[in-house]
Amino acid sequence: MVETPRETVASTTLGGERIPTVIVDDVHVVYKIHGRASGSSSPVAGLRRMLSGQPATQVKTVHAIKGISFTAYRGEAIGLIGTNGSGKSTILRAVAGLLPVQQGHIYTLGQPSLLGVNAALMNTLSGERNVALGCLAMGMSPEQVRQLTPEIIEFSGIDQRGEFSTLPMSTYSSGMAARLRFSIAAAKKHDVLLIDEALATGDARFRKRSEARVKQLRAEAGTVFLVSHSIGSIRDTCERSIWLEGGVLKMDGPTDEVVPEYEKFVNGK
Ligand SMILES: Nc1ncnc2c1ncn2[C@@H]1O[C@H](COP(=O)(O)OP(=O)(O)OP(=O)(O)O)[C@@H](O)[C@H]1O
Repeated sequence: MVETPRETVASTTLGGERIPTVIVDDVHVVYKIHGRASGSSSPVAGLRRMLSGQPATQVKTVHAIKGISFTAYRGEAIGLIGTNGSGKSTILRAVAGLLPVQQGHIYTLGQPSLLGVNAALMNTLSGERNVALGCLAMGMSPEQVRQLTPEIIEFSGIDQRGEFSTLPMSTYSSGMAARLRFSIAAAKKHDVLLIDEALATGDARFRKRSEARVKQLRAEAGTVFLVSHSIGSIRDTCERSIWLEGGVLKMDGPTDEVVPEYEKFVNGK
């Protein structure tokens, strides 16, 4: 895949000790949903509410992450698994710094990159222009961008059925857009790369290429988090897995041990 101007391969240990890249310490994340207070929406009812001191809006809360702790180390690829709504995407967004934590702390070495979000793609611009924008946003020089653009486009495979790289991204299927986002983000070495379901998009051939790229990123001593419902992808890519259920950490350990327990849970055994 894309060969970036990479620094020399960083070591995964320092003085014999593993290097922590992400520390999640008793983290709670609570979503607040603002909605209109129940009751009539008529002006008279509104006036009555005002006079009686009742608020016009109500805040509902969802306690999505309930006291999760773990440490990730350099060189690890960690799968995040759990049933729908268990909190996988939420913890990933919190680690990326995109969601505030209600309680607890998250410490990271370097700036974690959540795949797709950091690339800041624009629908009205062509794939090529978006590659340039994404790469510049990740800190590459214009010269590096020029060098890497053809390789990123080729890796994404968006030109397999026509010259899509010259067309606006609004003409892409969601799978094509996801592949381009993955290709841009994966062109750079990241200290901490967070991938949410990205490998599940695209065809089998692209999935294979992207899995190989995740392995390469890990070998380059970054830390990779992968959220996926595809247990196959998790098994192939991650040697460690964290299983969340109802916002709580159920199990954290080698994928070979965590996945069978998760499968038993899902299959109701
Ligand atoms: N923007 C939001 N506002 C309010 N609640 C939210 C929001 N996003 C997620 N939630 C709630 O937080 C909880 C965790 O959701 P999250 O998306 O992190 O789960 P997930 O494990 O990634 O789910 P899935 O596997 O379905 O993608 C769920 O109860 C969900 O309804």
